[in-house]
Amino acid sequence: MEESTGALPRKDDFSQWYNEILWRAEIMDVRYPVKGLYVWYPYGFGIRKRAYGILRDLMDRDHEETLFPLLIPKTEFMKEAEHIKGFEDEVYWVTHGGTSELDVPLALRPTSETAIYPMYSLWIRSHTDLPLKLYQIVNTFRYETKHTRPLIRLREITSFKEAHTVHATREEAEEQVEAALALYKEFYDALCVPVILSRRPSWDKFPGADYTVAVDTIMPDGKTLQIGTVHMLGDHFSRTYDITYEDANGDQQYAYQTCYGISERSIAAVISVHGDDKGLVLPSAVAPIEVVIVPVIVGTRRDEVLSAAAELESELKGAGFTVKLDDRDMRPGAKYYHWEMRGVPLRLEIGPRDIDSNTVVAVTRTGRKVKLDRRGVVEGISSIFAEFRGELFEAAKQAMADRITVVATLEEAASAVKSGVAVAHWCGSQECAEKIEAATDASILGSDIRSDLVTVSDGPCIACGGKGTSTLIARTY
Ligand SMILES: Nc1ncnc2c1ncn2[C@@H]1O[C@H](COS(=O)(=O)NC(=O)[C@@H](N)CS)[C@@H](O)[C@H]1O
Ligand SMILES: [Zn+2]
Repeated sequence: MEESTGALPRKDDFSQWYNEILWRAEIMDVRYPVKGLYVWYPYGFGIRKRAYGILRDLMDRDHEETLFPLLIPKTEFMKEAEHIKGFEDEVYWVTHGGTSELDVPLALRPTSETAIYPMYSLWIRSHTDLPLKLYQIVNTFRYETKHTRPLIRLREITSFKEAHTVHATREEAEEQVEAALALYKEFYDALCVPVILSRRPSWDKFPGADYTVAVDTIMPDGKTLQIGTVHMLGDHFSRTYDITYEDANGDQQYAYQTCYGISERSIAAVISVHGDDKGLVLPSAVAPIEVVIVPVIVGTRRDEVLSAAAELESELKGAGFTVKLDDRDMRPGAKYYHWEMRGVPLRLEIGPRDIDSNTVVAVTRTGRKVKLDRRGVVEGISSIFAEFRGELFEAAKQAMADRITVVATLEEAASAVKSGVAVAHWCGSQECAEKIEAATDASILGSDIRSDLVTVSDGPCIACGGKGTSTLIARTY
């Protein structure tokens, strides 16, 4: 790829910074000739690959991975009325096979309930088939009319992890909602991305669901990004798609379901939350290159330094790290710039003095410098990575806490949402929601808040004074 030159915009010019980092750090190429469709550069795909490897490990604890077809017959798609209403403006349709018109138009899946549930109806016969917990990681298609944005709002969602579970009772489905939220929390902890959980207002729930609990993070510009959702489907879809089972008494029962999804917004969150003015900052868990070795070549001992560097590289590779030895013929400073832009968490410098003193200089992406004993270099790096993780997560949590303001009036809410999220008491009425959204030019994001950065309470609704509970108000992506 063309080497980026010139300075990256400052991170506090977030929109510009985000657009530029995507090509300078070789994440996604936005030049593909279809609006809302983008191309992964290999490096960016490496981040996605490692992040989704973590997600798969978490899902595979008690789900099974599978794969359903992309194309959904209109007859199946149109069965769930609320679901259609929610998606009819977003569905892409395939109407021809070659030159002949299809007798039944086929939807490109915007999400896969209407592909999966007719099959669940065939598969599920008895309570012994339950619980059924499957997921797939696929591309989905949504004809988004709002401003499309790489990794944030795509028309082809390339990394859509969707789980679809079936249970004998409502209680078990409710437990699954909690288990899914805990899994998402664990996933984002691994990415050092702090999150706030909240129940979406009824008009923002997933089409066809009883309720939706969302996972949001706060982006550097103060707007929130929904980076995961868990939906309690109740028995709506099982009644529509006839997903029934014979219970222990031999009676037919409708099943209860949940579904929950994460997309490449998870990668947008890692990039946005941790990045700085020099580029990406990647936690080692998702870094395609964890360690870059830069030999410090001075004078006559060039060969000795290069062979010491090569030895170090093979030892670290043998220890399971992803390592890059940068022995290109260029100034060390240019190398530092190149790898800092790509967010490589750790740089090792090795030169003649280090060889003589049997040490290696370790410099973390955030600038902490440590002299490591050459012999214990593997343990040294592992402990640096553990500290680095903590450092990133603490900084991200502090940045989020700084953007959350508890407010008691509409005016305070209106100013708080300019730079972040307001926490205010809302009575739950749509009428007050409209007043609050008009007064703040922001959205009711959710109530039943769960976050170690927010203390929830009851109190007078900031719009009507009636009994209210803590609710998030924010500008959103
Ligand atoms: N156009 C889009 N581009 C990128 N990510 C998206 C887009 N639309 C939704 N997402 C992400 O995908 C997640 C799941 O989408 S969803 O509509 O909320 N839920 C579902 O589709 C359910 N079937 C759960 S799998 C959202 O929380 C959001 O993080
Ligand atoms: Zn009210």
